[in-house]
Amino acid sequence: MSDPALRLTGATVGYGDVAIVRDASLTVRRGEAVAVLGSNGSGKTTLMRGVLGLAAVLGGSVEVLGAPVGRPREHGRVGYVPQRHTVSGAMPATVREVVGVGRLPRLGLFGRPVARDRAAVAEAVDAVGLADRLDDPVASLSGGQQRRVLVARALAAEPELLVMDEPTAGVDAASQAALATVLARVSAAGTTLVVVTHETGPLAGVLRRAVVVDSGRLTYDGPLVGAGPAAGPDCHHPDEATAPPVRGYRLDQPRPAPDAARVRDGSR
Ligand SMILES: Nc1ncnc2c1ncn2[C@@H]1O[C@H](COP(=O)(O)OP(=O)(O)OP(=O)(O)O)[C@@H](O)[C@H]1O
Repeated sequence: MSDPALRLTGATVGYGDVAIVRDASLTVRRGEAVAVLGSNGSGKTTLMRGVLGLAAVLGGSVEVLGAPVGRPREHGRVGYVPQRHTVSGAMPATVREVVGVGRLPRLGLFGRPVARDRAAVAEAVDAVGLADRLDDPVASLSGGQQRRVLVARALAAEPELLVMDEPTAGVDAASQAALATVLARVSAAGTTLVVVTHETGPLAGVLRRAVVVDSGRLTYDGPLVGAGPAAGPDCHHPDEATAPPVRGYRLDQPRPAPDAARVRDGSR
């Protein structure tokens, strides 16, 4: 069996020597599509940054695609769409050029793009519905379209694991729908998706599993069923007493994260 896409074992992640996420254990198999949920400041981004080698792993271990964190990304195997980013307005680059940057880790001998690389860039732009804007300056696109460019930039490397932080936040309905279609296609092709979000509604049908982060602890790991405010109350949680309500999603048949189990046992 192949290595999981992600394996965190008792991982503590933070900045400097300050721990933000503590004792997180989580395995994401290849091809899974996982939502990372939780309230503001709970540690979702920090958890993802730990997975990407951008925050310090202060304890335990983090393995990505079978290797200690930090290694696979160099080869374009892990894609990342960071939070709240649009492309700098001062950047004179075209859509093709920005997305082309995402392909750089995959370039072969002498770092020169070949036909396959150019095709991968065009396919990624097409996938996010911006084929007709390929040679437009990115600065001329809307904020939502710019976020789609950043998704395309991540897709251009044909990553095995795609980590996205709030990809639908502040994005118009048309861009959200386009993004959901892209992610469904990418997921069906076998790419592992880990998506930090406050709202699973736009990505309903793509994300099947939820992990909840609460005050730096993983407090839920289980199915994500249905989505959007119409799906029911804020949150059906395995442990309502310790879990924050997070609007707009519904969790069923919970399988508490190991950490949550310890909270209930009183072993901590
Ligand atoms: N670079 C940093 N250095 C030190 N502390 C940080 C840094 N980035 C975030 N933090 C702290 O880590 C905690 C968790 O932040 P994080 O961004 O991981 O939360 P989040 O769950 O992603 O929040 P949101 O939903 O608002 O994006 C916060 O208290 C924040 O102040």
